[in-house]
Amino acid sequence: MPCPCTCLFSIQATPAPSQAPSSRCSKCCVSRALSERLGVLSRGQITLLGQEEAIAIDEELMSTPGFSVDQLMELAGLSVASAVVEAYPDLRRVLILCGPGNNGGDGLVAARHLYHFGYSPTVVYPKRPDKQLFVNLVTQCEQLKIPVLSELPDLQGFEVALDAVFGFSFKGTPRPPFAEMLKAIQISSLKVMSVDIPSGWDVEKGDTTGDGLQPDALISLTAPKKAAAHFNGRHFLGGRFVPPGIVEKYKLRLPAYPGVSQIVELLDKSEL
Ligand SMILES: NC(=O)C1=CN([C@@H]2O[C@H](COP(=O)(O)OP(=O)(O)OC[C@H]3O[C@@H](n4cnc5c(N)ncnc54)[C@H](OP(=O)(O)O)[C@@H]3O)[C@@H](O)[C@H]2O)[C@H](O)CC1
Ligand SMILES: [K+]
Repeated sequence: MPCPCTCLFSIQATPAPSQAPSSRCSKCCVSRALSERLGVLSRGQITLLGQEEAIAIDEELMSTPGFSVDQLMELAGLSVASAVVEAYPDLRRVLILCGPGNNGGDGLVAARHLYHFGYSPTVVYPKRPDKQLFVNLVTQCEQLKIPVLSELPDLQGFEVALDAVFGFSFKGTPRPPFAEMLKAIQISSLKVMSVDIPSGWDVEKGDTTGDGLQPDALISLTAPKKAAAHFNGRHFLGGRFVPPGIVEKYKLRLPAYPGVSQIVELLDKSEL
């Protein structure tokens, strides 16, 4: 049953035993007024971004409101860590696979936040760019004694894999060494959460080659990408930094974030 306010959530049919039945969803009402003021919310279809549009919004965030990539990545990575905690509160041994671009950077930031949330992250980072941002993120992990490896370790020691290999700039089919890494994770028994897009998926069409990961959960950033329409697991949205000017310009329809949360779970598949 949909919530009677303007959010995009459903009311849970069976409330948890500790919760009183409610006529509204438990998530929307605190943030509703704020979201309406920001223009971030209305009932209906959630926007799914194409590859070019996702890249354009990213560039615009950095030019018009003048965000630095470090700022956006910090918030994106915090959202990712929050989604891991929400989806896997009891599975704390997390292997974080980081690719060569900003998706990998989100993974490095998430590793640091997961450490502070009491998790035991390990990072695999085979192809490390020279850019100072990434060098600093690796140093910050190492200062927390988070292992930063160049190759996949024995997967037996882990419960969750966080896929931060490829994001919205991925094209083609995965090349080495990432192709092998993705296959190893896919055949493992680990729970898998993907950051922004399941790695190996076409950003718009989904897993067209069959070489992509099949994650259990996805955390989209800023807005879900078109490929997310083909995803059936738990789906979160993060990246709570989109200002109203960009919402208006790109006619984005996004759900409200509850309270002060960095993430919102997209419960209703039919909205995608
Ligand atoms: N606005 C936001 O929501 C923000 C999102 N963020 C995150 O950034 C990624 C997008 O980051 P970007 O650096 O543009 O791209 P990717 O991380 O997807 O990766 C680019 C690298 O991947 C290599 N690549 C591409 N295709 C392949 C392939 N088939 N096999 C192997 N490697 C591949 C590519 O190498 P090239 O040699 O092809 O150039 C790049 O090195 C977004 O998804 C979010 O997760 C930001 O954190 C902040 C704001
Ligand atoms: K990914």
